Amino acid sequence: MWRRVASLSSSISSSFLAQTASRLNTWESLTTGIAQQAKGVIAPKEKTPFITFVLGGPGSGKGTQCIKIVETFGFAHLSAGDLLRREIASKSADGAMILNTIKEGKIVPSQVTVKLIQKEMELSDNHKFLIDGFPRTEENRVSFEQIIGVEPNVVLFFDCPEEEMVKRVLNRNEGRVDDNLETIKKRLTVFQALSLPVINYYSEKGKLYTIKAIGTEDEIFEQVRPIFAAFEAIPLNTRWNWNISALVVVIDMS
Ligand SMILES: Nc1ncnc2c1ncn2[C@@H]1O[C@H](COP(=O)(O)OP(=O)(O)OP(=O)(O)O)[C@@H](O)[C@H]1O
Ligand SMILES: O=c1ccn([C@@H]2O[C@H](COP(=O)(O)O)[C@@H](O)[C@H]2O)c(=O)[nH]1
Ligand SMILES: [Mg+2]
Repeated sequence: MWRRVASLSSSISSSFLAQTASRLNTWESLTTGIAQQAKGVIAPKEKTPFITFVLGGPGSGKGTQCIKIVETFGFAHLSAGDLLRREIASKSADGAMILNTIKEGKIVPSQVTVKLIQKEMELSDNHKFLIDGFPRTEENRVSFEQIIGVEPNVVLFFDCPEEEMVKRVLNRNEGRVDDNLETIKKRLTVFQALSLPVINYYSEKGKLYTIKAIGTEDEIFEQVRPIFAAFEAIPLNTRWNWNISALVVVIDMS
């Protein structure tokens, strides 16, 4: 349910922008929401979603940079880790399983995480999403595509040396159950084995933007800023498609 933008304003001529624009996919709706929209269960989204996956090892600075992207470009920030921690705090049915998985530095089943992300996307008034810390595995990625029915427009990879990531996590001091040396080592192993293949996948698809995640927070953001500025520069009528899926009439014979 998505199509590639075919033409762009001739006034935008930088090669970077042209390259970026060619990657701009638009969607008519979150696919799974379409039937519900047509049945009037949920209100149709006015604008098509623009999805950025924010990837990188533990402590690479994903959350820190997401705050800056939100402030500057008005995205909604959905941290998969925060959504899972919220489930633990709310003592939901999956809470205990999620807590054990996080303590072990392992990955929560895709279905659980994708459903949490989907719910947040549907509840949001925003159409620009930063999905932070997800997908962490190829199975996560496929599950997102199947359940949500769309692919990301942009994938950011915060590339940070392990030594620096360990130092940052151990200094974070937010009381996280996984911010200890034993769990960090496990998380780094999981990142290498399961998350790097996802990053490689998006690199091959030409959607990956690698950020050198060392230096000050502001210095790092200066690598991030032009990526989103380029998308902002694309004229509105070529950036978003109005959602026409609400015009589809569903005749339910059941
Ligand atoms: N450029 C930087 N230089 C030094 N410290 C940083 C930098 N960016 C972030 N930090 C700090 O490092 C710690 C980890 O950053 P952050 O929480 O943003 O990482 P993360 O990638 O979201 O990690 P996780 O995957 O564990 O959630 C935080 O305490 C943050 O303040
Ligand atoms: O998609 C996800 C995201 C996170 N997890 C688990 O949560 C912790 C913490 O995540 P952060 O992004 O670092 O806050 C992570 O180590 C995983 O155990 C997950 O399973 N799936
Ligand atoms: Mg984080």
